[in-house]
Amino acid sequence: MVRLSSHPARALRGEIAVPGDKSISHRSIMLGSIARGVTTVSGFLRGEDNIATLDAFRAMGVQIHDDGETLRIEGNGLHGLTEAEDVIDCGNSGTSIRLLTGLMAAQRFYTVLTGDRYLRRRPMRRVVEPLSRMGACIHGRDNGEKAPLAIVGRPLTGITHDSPVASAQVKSALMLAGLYADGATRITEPHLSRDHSERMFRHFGARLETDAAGVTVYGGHELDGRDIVVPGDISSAAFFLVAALIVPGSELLIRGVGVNPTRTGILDILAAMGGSIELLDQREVSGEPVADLLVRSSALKGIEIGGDVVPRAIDEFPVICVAAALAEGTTVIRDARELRVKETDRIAAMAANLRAAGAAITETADGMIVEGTGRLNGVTVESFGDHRIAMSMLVAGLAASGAVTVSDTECIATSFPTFTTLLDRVAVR
Ligand SMILES: O=C(O)C1=C[C@@H](OP(=O)(O)O)[C@@H](O)[C@H](O)C1
Ligand SMILES: C=C(OP(=O)(O)O)C(=O)O
Repeated sequence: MVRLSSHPARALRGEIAVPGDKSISHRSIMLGSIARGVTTVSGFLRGEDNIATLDAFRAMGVQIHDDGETLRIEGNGLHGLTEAEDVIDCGNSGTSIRLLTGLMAAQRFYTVLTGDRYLRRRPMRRVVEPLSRMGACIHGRDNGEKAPLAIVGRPLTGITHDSPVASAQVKSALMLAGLYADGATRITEPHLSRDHSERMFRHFGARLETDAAGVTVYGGHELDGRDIVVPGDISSAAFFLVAALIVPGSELLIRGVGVNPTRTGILDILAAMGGSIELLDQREVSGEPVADLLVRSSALKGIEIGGDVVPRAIDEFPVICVAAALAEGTTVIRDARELRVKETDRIAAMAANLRAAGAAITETADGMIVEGTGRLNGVTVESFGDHRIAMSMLVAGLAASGAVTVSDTECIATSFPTFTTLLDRVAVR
């Protein structure tokens, strides 16, 4: 149970590059493994979640070499994975287990997928149910709702799935199954979730069509290995964006951040709150838009957040809550019920932690109301085993009137192992 304390900072100054995007890193391993020929990946995020995905494919017979810089994946082709000898442990990673469930459902072998105690509480029926309609055979605890999931691979048939939630994990699980299915697999969602799968499928030569309502994948076609450069993770950059905004006198340049429009809800939200963030040197890398972000401390004000910006900022809400507590005026977050089924219930966790630090917060079923007062107190809080809660509260400590201590911070390594090193580098004490 490693405790970390974050002390009030005088400013954040300098330049950093955040590690690679977690979503793109997962997908690079998955598609590289089932493509023909070699895929190279540079900028791969070596966080615990992505290592779980990497280990899963090694266990299924894929040669993946890591020279510390670049990964080299010797793709086995669409039908070249082999049965793992043991249960596959996805650790804390919802992306690993849900995407793998889709992919494993279509193999010619048996797979058991599990995870840590947080992952085993998260809902899986959202992928199990549509995959079952495609012909998959998947059993799990609580009538298929919870891991461990036991999957007997079978031939699948394409379906249309109108997902009731905007979820890139649901969409991507079905897209992966759709690569193997007979005919077309179509997925629609209420709002567009992150489209990294669509972009990377195209990059690998998959047959797919996208339109305003969703995506259609055509099965039975091989993919070809590619070179991938993973951009910096905007979800990791978000902690530094908020930190620099809330600590007066800050100016920080974050280089090489992925600014895919399905991920930039955080930029729109912080701009609406009055935050100064400039996008510099916008470019495209491996089919993904990238920019350098220049952020300067700003007086923030409360706003209303809901609708289609929510899936575009879904992982950033814990740190958005910190910005809201330190803003002047009321922030209303709605349409964010999905936050209740992440690594922990992120609405309840942030409400409890920020209240303990003196904030006035009312929880709602699908969000919260934060009465911003412009100040927070020092406090000791829990991470609830959730990396984004831990990092958000450490960011709060930079602008609070006293130190914020967070217990159980090992979870930070799931997505951002170098978080504290980077923070120490730019925080002026
Ligand atoms: O597909 C992905 O890579 C992800 C999708 C999102 O989850 P949902 O699909 O459950 O919204 C997000 O919260 C997660 O961190 C990564
Ligand atoms: C929700 C997250 O990840 P996952 O669903 O992959 O566990 C996250 O990283 O905030």
